Amino acid sequence: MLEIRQVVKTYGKNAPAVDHVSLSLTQGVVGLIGHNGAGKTSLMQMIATLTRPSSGQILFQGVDIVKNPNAIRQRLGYLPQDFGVYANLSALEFLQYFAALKGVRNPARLLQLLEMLNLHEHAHKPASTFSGGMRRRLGIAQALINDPDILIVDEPTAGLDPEERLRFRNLLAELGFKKLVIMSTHIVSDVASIASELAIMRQGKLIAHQSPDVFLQQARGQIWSAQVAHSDFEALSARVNVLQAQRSGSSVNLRIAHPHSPCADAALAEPSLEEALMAQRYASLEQAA
Ligand SMILES: Nc1ncnc2c1ncn2[C@@H]1O[C@H](COP(=O)(O)OP(=O)(O)OP(=O)(O)O)[C@@H](O)[C@H]1O
Repeated sequence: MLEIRQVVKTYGKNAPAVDHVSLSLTQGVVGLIGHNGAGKTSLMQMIATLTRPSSGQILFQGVDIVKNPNAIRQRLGYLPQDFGVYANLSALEFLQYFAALKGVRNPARLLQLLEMLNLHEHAHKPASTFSGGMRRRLGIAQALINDPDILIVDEPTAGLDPEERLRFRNLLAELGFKKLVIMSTHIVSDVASIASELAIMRQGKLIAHQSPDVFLQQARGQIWSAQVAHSDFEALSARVNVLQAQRSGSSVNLRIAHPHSPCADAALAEPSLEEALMAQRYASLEQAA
């Protein structure tokens, strides 16, 4: 469905924000993971035709969208990172406004979307009274008005409480059954359970693109749990890759990435996706939610 070929984006004389990225995507939820500044937003904005690549090609169903942006615009829904609602408009008025902009004349569709996003009871309330999660859901409703084939959502869970986060995750998972959903995040656990593929970006480069299962498979046999005396912790952590350390009385419970047993009494552990990425140095501890 979407073919990204050797795409580069440079701003001024800076190092490329996106550096020769190639990706081929079809259906499902794709988690675009990377630190702040890794180039996720720049890549998404190029797919959304909001900015043009400095070089390279992006094809949607075989059509070059740099030369022919309308080929994707009609089939795309986009929820930007800093999406704001118009506080004076009600949820329904807000959708009516976007429907008019997008040329969608189907009032039933708007009601259906409000229902789908569990906002129907708030249809006539001003968006100024909405929680962060409700605003984000209204943002998704806006992105879905034209029933797009591709939905791009940039850091959609930032600032949401755990319940809203879960609800949002489920919604994206459901959409991923029928569409290509590209979701950027620096929080691995937000996409771990729903992504069919993970694309990892670092300093503009795509450094890995695989299914979560493959990442997990690669990490198996390298993740260890161990309990060490507090006095031994420093020496051990200088020697091995400690993923997590939790103090418990006079000892420390550790999760460690190491190719073989890192210390006495270490036991092999089943990696979480986050640990699998950390073990490969695709992600870092700070990325934990
Ligand atoms: N319009 C712009 N002009 C100049 N530099 C930019 C512009 N947009 C992004 N950059 C730079 O490009 C790099 C990649 O930024 P980008 O926003 O694409 O990354 P990101 O992974 O989405 O990060 P974040 O999660 O913080 O949004 C950064 O160094 C950023 O400062």
